[in-house]
Amino acid sequence: MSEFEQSTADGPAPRPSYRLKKTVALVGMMGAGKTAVGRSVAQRLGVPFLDSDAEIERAANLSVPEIFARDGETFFRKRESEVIARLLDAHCGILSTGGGAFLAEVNRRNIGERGVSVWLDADLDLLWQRVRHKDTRPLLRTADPRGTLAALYEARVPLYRKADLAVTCKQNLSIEAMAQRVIDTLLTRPDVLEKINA
Ligand SMILES: Nc1ncnc2c1ncn2[C@@H]1O[C@H](COP(=O)(O)OP(=O)(O)O)[C@@H](O)[C@H]1O
Ligand SMILES: O=C(O)C1=C[C@@H](OP(=O)(O)O)[C@@H](O)[C@H](O)C1
Ligand SMILES: [Mg+2]
Repeated sequence: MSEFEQSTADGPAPRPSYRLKKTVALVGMMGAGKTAVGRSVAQRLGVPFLDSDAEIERAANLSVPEIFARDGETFFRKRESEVIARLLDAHCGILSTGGGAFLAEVNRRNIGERGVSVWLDADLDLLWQRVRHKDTRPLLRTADPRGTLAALYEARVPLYRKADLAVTCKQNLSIEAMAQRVIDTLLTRPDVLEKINA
């Protein structure tokens, strides 16, 4: 991991700590593991972790489903773009975005200018397995949530492909193993590392 700039902070550290000069944004479908894997990547590297949904919820003092119900998706997307722009300026570390964030051109441009994007690429069956029992994704509150997820998947994959890197999620890979895969993938790309450290 020598390509990441090692922190010079004094004192004993439980694990190596790296200083990123930009943000690594995880993108991809709901259920891909952006929040869980992002947190683990950040822990492994000893860098800050933020999740755009959590930041939106904190600022509104409401959950994502509550924001959708009260103010609608358009309002949520506006907040999401603002939060992502703000975090890209203020935060050097790992940023897990919500599944719809990378669809907006302004978010892709901001992430591209001020960070790098990593697509967690999971197939539809795996995504469905992960989200089917949870009621936290308002877009899936439809008569046919599996069909809705499939339609979102079809529409979104071409946009996720625009990410700087893609890491394939596999059924049998734990959160920890996925996090290591993300780090290993970053390490194989000097051009991306250069961008993070510039
Ligand atoms: N590699 C994995 N192995 C097992 N469970 C996972 C894995 N990645 C994510 N999960 C679980 O799947 C669910 C969705 O993950 P989450 O991180 O919330 O995805 P996202 O933020 O992309 O919507 C959570 O319950 C999480 O703990
Ligand atoms: O796919 C989407 O449009 C959304 C995904 C959710 O985040 P996760 O991808 O972290 O579940 C959250 O931002 C919101 O429910 C909308
Ligand atoms: Mg998430």
